[in-house]
Amino acid sequence: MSVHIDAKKGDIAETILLPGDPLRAKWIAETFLENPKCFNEVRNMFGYTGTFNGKPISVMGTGMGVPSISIYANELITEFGVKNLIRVGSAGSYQEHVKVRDIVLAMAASSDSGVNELRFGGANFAPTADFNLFQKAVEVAKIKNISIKAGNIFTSDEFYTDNKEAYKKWSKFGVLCVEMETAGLYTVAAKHNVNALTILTISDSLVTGERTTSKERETTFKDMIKIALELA
Ligand SMILES: O=P(O)(O)O[C@H]1O[C@H](CO)[C@@H](O)[C@H]1O
Ligand SMILES: O=c1cc[nH]c(=O)[nH]1
Repeated sequence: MSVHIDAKKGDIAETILLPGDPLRAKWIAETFLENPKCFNEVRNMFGYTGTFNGKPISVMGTGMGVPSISIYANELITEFGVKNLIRVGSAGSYQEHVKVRDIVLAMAASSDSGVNELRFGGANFAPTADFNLFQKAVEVAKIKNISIKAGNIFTSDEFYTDNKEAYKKWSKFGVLCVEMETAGLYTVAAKHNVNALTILTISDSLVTGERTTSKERETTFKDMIKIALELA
């Protein structure tokens, strides 16, 4: 067991799906996996391993924000040998053409998070998706006839911002949407030479003000899960 994950070596598959919400992890396990077994309840950050089409796969919540996902990603990689970390998250749209319930593959993550500034002493590191996972996700989406968008996203330390117009600075540079973990995940994966990809479903729009409920965010974003499950 590690500090935050109460599992034994071998309990966690090499490929793991990582929603921020532990209840979305439970829903994914119960809805999509065969024989899901719970391997973690520490801090109610539920984690499960089962199979999908006969292949072992795990799913676990990460909590919200770069510090939280960085803790779990570190332990999953260094203590449990996880090789493919696939975030399945919700995000707020920064663009008119990115609509609620659209799916976005995060090619790269710009960020205001202080973590990488600390790590790289003020220089800029560009956290990027693993190319093979990205390419495979594009292929799977095509086969399943699921429409996707892909590009730069924004990882923020803030959910509630003081300046409601600040997002426009990023949308002008083509950034598609905002969430709170990917820059951290891609950086930790790069440090340990493993693979990471973020797949997002747009849960709300900063452009139109439209938004989904917390229950919808927990249990209805199925298409991104269908893509992620094929990446094992
Ligand atoms: O739905 P999840 O995966 O938690 O992702 C998004 O939702 C949370 C904010 O509501 C943040 O964690 C953000 O990144
Ligand atoms: O981090 C997030 C997630 C969804 N919507 C937002 O505005 N921010």
